[in-house]
Amino acid sequence: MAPFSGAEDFVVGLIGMGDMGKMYARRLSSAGWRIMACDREEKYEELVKEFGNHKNVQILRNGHLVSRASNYIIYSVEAAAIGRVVAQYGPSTRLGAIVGGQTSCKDPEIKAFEEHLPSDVDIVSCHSLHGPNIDPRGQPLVLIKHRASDASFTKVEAVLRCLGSKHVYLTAKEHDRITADTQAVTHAAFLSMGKAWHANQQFPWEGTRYVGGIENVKINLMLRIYAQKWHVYAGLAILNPEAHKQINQFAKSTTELFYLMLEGRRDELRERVYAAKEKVFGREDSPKWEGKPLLPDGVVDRFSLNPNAKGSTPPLPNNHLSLLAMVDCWSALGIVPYDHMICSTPLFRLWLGVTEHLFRTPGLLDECLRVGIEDNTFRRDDLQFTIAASGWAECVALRQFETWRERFAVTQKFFEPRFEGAVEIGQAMIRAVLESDKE
Ligand SMILES: NC(=O)C1=CN([C@@H]2O[C@H](COP(=O)(O)OP(=O)(O)OC[C@H]3O[C@@H](n4cnc5c(N)ncnc54)[C@H](OP(=O)(O)O)[C@@H]3O)[C@@H](O)[C@H]2O)C=CC1
Ligand SMILES: O=C(O)C(=O)Cc1ccc(O)cc1
Repeated sequence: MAPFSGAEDFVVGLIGMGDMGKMYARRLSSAGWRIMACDREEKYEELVKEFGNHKNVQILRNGHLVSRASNYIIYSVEAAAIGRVVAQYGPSTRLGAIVGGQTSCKDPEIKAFEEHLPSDVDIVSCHSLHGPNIDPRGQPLVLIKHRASDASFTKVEAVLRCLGSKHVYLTAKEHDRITADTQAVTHAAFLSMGKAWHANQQFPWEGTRYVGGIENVKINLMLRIYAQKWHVYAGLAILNPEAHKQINQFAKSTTELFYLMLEGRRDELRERVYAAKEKVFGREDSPKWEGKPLLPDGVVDRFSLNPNAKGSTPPLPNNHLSLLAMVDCWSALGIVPYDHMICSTPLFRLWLGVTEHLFRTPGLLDECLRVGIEDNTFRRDDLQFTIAASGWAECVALRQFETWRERFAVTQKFFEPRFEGAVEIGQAMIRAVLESDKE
């Protein structure tokens, strides 16, 4: 049934039928909205086959046809392609239509709309802050009323309400600043872990050094990222003007903390990490974290990729350079991650969850600092992690898409034989954490 009277005449256009475009097509059409969608012309037949039996979905050959026929058009293409694609189809937009985009970074998207859309077209953009395989219900959905009447904005909200997400109202600039914190720098950490393990030719879950809940989160989320399409992560790092500073600071924090560890400067390391802790997490008597931990005790412990890992095996003490560097980075940039929860992805919440766990569990932080100074067990991996973090930062600063892709692809290839099964465990871990959020 149509969501309200008149919905039969209102057409939602989707340009780009990749993972996100398809997810929108399925959910919106199931809620009764009429969809006209396309991808590249060469995928027409394949899409017709896939969506042939979907009520309310009509596949068209290209974005001109979608633009001419639709009242509200959502571009769901690669962030780096948005300028080119909007330049191509934007001028065909139906008179008085509403146009938006789903790209992860709004600066190039809005510039493309301003440059190529006719002036009678309203602009309302959106961004679902989760991957295509996550249930959108309860997840943040950013809405950006960039150039639109109240009526157009209300219409977009009415269409997207069927996703069941939490609507978050931001400007394009606010969106890019916040997602630089929540996404770009978080991904930089996991991308660097993958490169470090790859450089040392290890699948970390197969050894005995990476055991326990924190390590499960590191490993599962690293694999999750490397199992995805490179352009999603490259786009939101390289094209987001707000992200460069943060990725650079993450590399700087990693390098400086690693130097302190290597040089055995115990007091300086402790002072620096505790100062960062206070800035990010507040003082002992007025903490910024909630009474209840973000990540309930034990919830991630069972999601190990190692079938022989026993829940009772105690984790090997680790200096957790990546987590210390994250907090140092937030502190240096004056970021309070809790302020961004309205605009957070599941991945960010998990990352903040393990970080918080490390900093609020009595004794754990001090153990990290001790290991960082005294113990060589993780030195090789930490060295490679530091090199990787700097490598990603340089690549982003120089806007090197091709180098970024190659860096990603070679490590993706290393882990690829292990994706099967592993991605499902990571997915189950995220689901368990999302469930525990609701309790
Ligand atoms: N994946 C995720 O977790 C999320 C992604 N996003 C954002 O959503 C957008 C889409 O991502 P996602 O769906 O994952 O990526 P996909 O690569 O799966 O989908 C993008 C699709 O757009 C197609 N495309 C490119 N040019 C055109 C064109 N001229 N006309 C029609 N279609 C075209 C691509 O074809 P081809 O592959 O041949 O280039 C591809 O099929 C990105 O900007 C991403 O940043 C937002 C939230 C989450
Ligand atoms: O949760 C994450 O950070 C993800 O990796 C999935 C993702 C990727 C791109 C987006 O724009 C939003 C979500």
